[in-house]
Amino acid sequence: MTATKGLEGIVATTSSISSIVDGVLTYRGYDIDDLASNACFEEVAYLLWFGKLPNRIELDNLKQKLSEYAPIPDALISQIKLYPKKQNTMAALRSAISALALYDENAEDDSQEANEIKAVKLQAQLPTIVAAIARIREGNEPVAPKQGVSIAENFLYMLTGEEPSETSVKALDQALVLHADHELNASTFAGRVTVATLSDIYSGVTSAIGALKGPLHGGANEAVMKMLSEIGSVDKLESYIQDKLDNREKIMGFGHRVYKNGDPRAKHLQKMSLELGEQKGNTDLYEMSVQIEELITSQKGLKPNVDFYSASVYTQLGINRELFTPIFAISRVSGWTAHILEQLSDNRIIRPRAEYTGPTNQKYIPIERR
Ligand SMILES: CC(=O)SCCNC(=O)CCNC(=O)[C@H](O)C(C)(C)COP(=O)(O)OP(=O)(O)OC[C@H]1O[C@@H](n2cnc3c(N)ncnc32)[C@H](O)[C@@H]1OP(=O)(O)O
Ligand SMILES: O=C([O-])CC(=O)C(=O)O
Repeated sequence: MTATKGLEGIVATTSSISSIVDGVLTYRGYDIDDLASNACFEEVAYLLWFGKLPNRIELDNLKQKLSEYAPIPDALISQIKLYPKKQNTMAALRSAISALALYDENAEDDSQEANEIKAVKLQAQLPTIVAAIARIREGNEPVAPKQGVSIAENFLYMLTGEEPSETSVKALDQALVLHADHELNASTFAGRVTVATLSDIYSGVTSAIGALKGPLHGGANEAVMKMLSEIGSVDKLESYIQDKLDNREKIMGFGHRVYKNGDPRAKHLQKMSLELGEQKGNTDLYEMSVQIEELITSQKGLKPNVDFYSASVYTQLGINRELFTPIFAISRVSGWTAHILEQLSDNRIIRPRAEYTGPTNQKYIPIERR
């Protein structure tokens, strides 16, 4: 038995949800470029869950369900108010989603029908929870979700209590489409491993949130913004990046386990970052990002991943850094739950082996002789 570090190149399951072949990302066979330009996030969530694009009636029904399920229990809001305000937002989200299960009387119903409803509920409630966490951290009361609007619009509205601009809603909606699923990434794998023990869907999503939080995965978008803030201005950029490279530190938002010639989602976020900057009359963040990309690509041959330009996009939407990874979760919960449903439809416990490298032939020594 020989271990492969990080399971690189190991095919661990079959899946018909999303694929990455020769650098092209598809959801259920639809190219991400096509979906990013044409589909709204709710259509994409339907596609991931049910395997086909919805017709008008199916989409309207889904949107209605998402609106209906969006409010969260008052008891959960009270609990969130007790969380320490300065702790990591993903840690708060992880705790809140775990607690949410306690308020769902069907949490332990493992029928496919019940799990499909729970997938839609989780998708509907996760944005409300993130917005509530954000408001409570700032000392504000949560804003109740609006009925009959998209997830992107509702989330921006719940953050501030004000109507978001059409441009902001469109940009966030597109970002949600781009982040919705990504084959067997670490958080999706974590979710699948959890439910493969026949644990419940809330446990699967809680595991996935824990995995997404890390800076080598979804947490990289916050780390990118931290880097941009530390750099501060274009004139300091080159020495900052050079120092990091000289110290063999990783530059967040670059590199990818699967894409070696670039992440197909990054160009959409880059374009969005420029457009938002131009609309605001300040493209500084975009310019800095482009220069970092030029440096890293020329020196290390690494390309930006989905997390790199999303940092400047969210900042230009007026969103605080600590909400970037939770926004990733707002989108990715569609993919996580689609994978969980797929795992449960043809389940076998996931239990690989480890190559043992520890000592052998040890003999027990009584404690007084150690
Ligand atoms: C949504 C997402 O999860 S996208 C990924 C988000 N994560 C990041 O942006 C964090 C920065 N990037 C990384 O840490 C990595 O590229 C990962 C985690 C994405 C992929 O990791 P792996 O597939 O294990 O790549 P690996 O670490 O083997 O990289 C190969 C080489 O490139 C280097 N490298 C990879 N990424 C970077 C980076 N961002 N900055 C500097 N060097 C890097 C590695 O140090 C390694 O060099 P070496 O061969 O001299 O040791
Ligand atoms: O696939 C991965 O390893 C990480 C990633 O890009 C994602 O989850 O979107």
